[in-house]
Amino acid sequence: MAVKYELIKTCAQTGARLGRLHTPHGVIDTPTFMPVGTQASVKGMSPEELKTLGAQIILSNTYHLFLRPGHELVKEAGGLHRFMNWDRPILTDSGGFQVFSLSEMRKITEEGVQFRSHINGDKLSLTPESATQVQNALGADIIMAFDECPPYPAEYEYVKQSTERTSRWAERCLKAHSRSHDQALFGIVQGGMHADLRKQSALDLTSLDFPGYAMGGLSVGEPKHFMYEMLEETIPYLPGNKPRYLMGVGSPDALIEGSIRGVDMFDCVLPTRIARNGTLMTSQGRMVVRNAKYTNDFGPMDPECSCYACRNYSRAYIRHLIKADEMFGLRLTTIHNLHFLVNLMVQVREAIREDRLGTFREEFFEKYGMADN
Ligand SMILES: Cc1ccc(CCc2c3nc[nH]c3cc3c(=O)[nH]c(N)nc23)cc1
Repeated sequence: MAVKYELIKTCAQTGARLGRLHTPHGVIDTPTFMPVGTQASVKGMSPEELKTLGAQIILSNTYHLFLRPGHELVKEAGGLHRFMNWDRPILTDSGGFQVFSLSEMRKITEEGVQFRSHINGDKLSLTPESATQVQNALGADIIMAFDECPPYPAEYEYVKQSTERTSRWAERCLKAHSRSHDQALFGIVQGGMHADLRKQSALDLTSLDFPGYAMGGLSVGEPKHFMYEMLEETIPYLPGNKPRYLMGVGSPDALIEGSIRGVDMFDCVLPTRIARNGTLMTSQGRMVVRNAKYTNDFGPMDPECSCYACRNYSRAYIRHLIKADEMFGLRLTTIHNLHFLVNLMVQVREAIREDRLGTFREEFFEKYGMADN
């Protein structure tokens, strides 16, 4: 059974939607936050811990797995689900974005992208066809079209040329996508910070009838209000019966603001990345648990949190572990941050069900503080 989006209801107070995304490896309640597992592992987390904290889908990366261990090895292992022992849905990104954020010496042409591996300097290339074939081999339930995420800021003319090329690449991905698997190929809308290019990109991609659409080219350093404006300029041109995925967005405020504007899927490295330097997302806003003021604090990281870390360990203990460079410390902060965002989306879905997401937004921002989190 392929990927199918079921719209359950729209929030009466906002444009948010409650839905369920059916995939060959299970169902995802939307709006959803998807933990990032770039190299076939959500750093420091076991599949059992991810299930316990409520993760319904995780992300992995074509670029990284193509370079190491290679998609043929993953295929030989039985595919990504078998390789990492994760039997729920997986989504893989197509690799274009990571080439530009990670590799040296890269060259982009109509054909695709040539680059050097950031691991060993090997000269490599990815094209719409090869990126699609790699993802077919990895076996994720949802795979992404090969696109270029224009840098920010960028000249209008550059964004226009790049976006038009991404639309041509999307068509090539569709042609290359092997239908033998039940994988769903999502298109990625580009267009930079320009409403006219966003509209054109959405029209180009929806004419190709993908089972789902991502909005790329955002969360690349632009002011947040630009991102929200581009959502408002794009979403009206996307079909209501297909899921919308806002790539690279995961701060608590952005998850709420994106849901209000009709986004169904989010991902971000933020919760796992800041956890590794001892920064926590709590109901009272951000907290740096390695701070000296927590030395003798024997309370939980977040008194309102029910995660394994907050139920069993104190701020003083976790601060000690991080200062002592004990691995367990970063596992506990990661468990907490992932639980925080997964749980935030549980509350967002509850608020949509009860037509009060606008009210929830006010209450959450009041408590969380609107620092740029
Ligand atoms: C494992 C994994 C990590 C990261 C991602 C999303 C990575 C990501 C962006 N992150 C922030 N902004 C982003 C924009 C784009 C984009 O325009 N296109 C693509 N393909 N990915 C993006 C997906 C999967």
